[in-house]
Amino acid sequence: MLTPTLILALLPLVFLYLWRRLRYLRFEQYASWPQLPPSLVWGHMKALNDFVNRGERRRHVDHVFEDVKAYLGNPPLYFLDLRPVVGVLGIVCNHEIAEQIARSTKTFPYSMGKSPTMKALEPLLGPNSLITAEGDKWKALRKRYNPGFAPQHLLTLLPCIIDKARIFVQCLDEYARTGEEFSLEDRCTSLTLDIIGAVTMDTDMHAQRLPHQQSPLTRLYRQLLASYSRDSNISKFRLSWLLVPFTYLRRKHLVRQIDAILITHIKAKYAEQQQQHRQQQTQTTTWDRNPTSRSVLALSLQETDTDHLTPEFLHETADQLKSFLFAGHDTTSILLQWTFYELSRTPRVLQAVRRELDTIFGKDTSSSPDAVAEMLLNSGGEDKYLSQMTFTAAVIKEILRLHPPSGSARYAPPGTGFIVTLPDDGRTICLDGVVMYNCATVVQRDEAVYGPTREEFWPERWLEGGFGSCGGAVESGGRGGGSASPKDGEKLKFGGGAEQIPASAWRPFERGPRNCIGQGLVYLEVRVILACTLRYFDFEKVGLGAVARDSAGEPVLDAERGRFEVVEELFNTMQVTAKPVDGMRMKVRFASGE
Ligand code: HEM
Repeated sequence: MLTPTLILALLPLVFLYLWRRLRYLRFEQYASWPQLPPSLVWGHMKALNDFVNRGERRRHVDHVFEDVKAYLGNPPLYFLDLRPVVGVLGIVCNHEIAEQIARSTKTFPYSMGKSPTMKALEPLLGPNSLITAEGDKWKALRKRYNPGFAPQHLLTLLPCIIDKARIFVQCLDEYARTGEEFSLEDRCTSLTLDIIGAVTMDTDMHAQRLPHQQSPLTRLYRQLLASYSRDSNISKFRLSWLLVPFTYLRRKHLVRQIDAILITHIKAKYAEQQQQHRQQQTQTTTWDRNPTSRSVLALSLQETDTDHLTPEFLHETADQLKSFLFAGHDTTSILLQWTFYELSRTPRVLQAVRRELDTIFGKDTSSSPDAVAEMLLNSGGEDKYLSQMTFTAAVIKEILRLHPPSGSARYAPPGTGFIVTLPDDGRTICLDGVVMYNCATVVQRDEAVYGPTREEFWPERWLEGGFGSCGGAVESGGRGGGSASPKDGEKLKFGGGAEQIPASAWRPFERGPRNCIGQGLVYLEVRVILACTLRYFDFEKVGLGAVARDSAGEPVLDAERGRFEVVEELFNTMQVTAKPVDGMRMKVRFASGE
């Protein structure tokens, strides 16, 4: 038995050990990484909080990371010690390092694993999600769903996308008639939810209807999403802790109800499929196991060999449906919102897009979204119109560069030996045990790649000589928008064209084996929606980000940048993804057609 005297004698030794251990963790363990000055007690938590306080507290943490990067002299990556609250983080600011993390390696053939911090999203995605799965399980899931996103198959979704886009246009029509202010986030999110519901599980979410007419799934799902808006904002860091138990229980309750609806839906689709099977057996001898629907649900059901659905299958499939619902609606909605906003601020680009649409669809369709929709519908299963929208595609690409909805957090466990080479001096760094954040916002605004226009909305940068060079779905070559492209002098001022931008410096969909499966769908739906709306409506931001006006009420144009000045800059906040802080308050008018 240790006597009290002995314990007292040992205490200083214990303290000495703990103090030395803490010193090692704070000051020595990651000493070779660029970092803010660490504190023995706080690590980098206090220093990071000081950066948060230097600007608008509601801004997305990516912008805080950008400020830290500038303060540290623009290193390619830096270290943040947020132990014990978050852990140790590596913020990746350079595309060459981001690429080393996201690509396939000998140790990680499907690229470095996802970060344990993704666990926070489990209520939204479920424990079996394709988004968080690893190894062979992930490989099998990705193989299962790839056919649903093959380019030729995506074109078969055109009628459905157009159908939903028409409802969107009707809503905007109503707002243009009444002059009422509205949340564009609400409209775009409802539209993309409708589309992803149809694509994922062949169902109509009725998300664009009035709340009481929406499907129960839509209403519950929205409540689940709303529960994240309360606690993921860094500015509400303190008080939100008090709500954690309540939020946790509420989410659990919502998830149970959502799962129950999804499982009923899966069973109904299965019964429908079995019925078709029986009918086909009476007519022919072979069962068509390759039905035309390639929704996530249909592709999942193709995997079942048994004559009943096991509970494991039902839960796993419900998780995939939730994952696709989440990944496929919010991100695309954010892309649409920023596109409408940036175009409303930048008349030179808006005019160029409208000219391109006039050329492709005919000037006579400029005041008729229906006529455009009909042309797209009758294009014979080819994207003969959409593939010509090269300048519009450059606009989409530029919006995704400036306002990427998400980044990618990865992790190599201690002892893996995951080494990256720093691009500036060829030094190597071991990343084991550090959560690596490939921060698309920072990487895609790197001055070393994008020059002095890194913060500018300048879609023309993607025009020069070949869209294919930067990956993604914008692969058709050629120039669009004619007069929107800069003259030679301007090219110098605004940096070079697409051929000077390394492919890995544009990564809104991440790259490597775990890149976004839905990027082809994104380009398809966004081009359809823009084709049906951009010549028909003029958008006007209200509140934050509104255009500045002179004493005569005319918008003030910054002639050098070709865009309107604003009273106060609009910014993204964090609500799981990065989205405009105010729900994108807008007014809309019918375009004058000039
Ligand atoms: C503008 C729209 C979109 C953006 C910016 C985007 C971005 C991303 C990013 C960055 C990742 C990698 C995430 C990570 O590494 O943790 C990802 C993965 C994924 N995305 Fe998207 N996404 C978009 C739209 C979509 C759509 C429409 C769908 C579904 C139809 C979708 C489904 C997925 C799935 C299932 C994954 C996981 C893929 C895997 O791990 O194999 N996304 N997305």
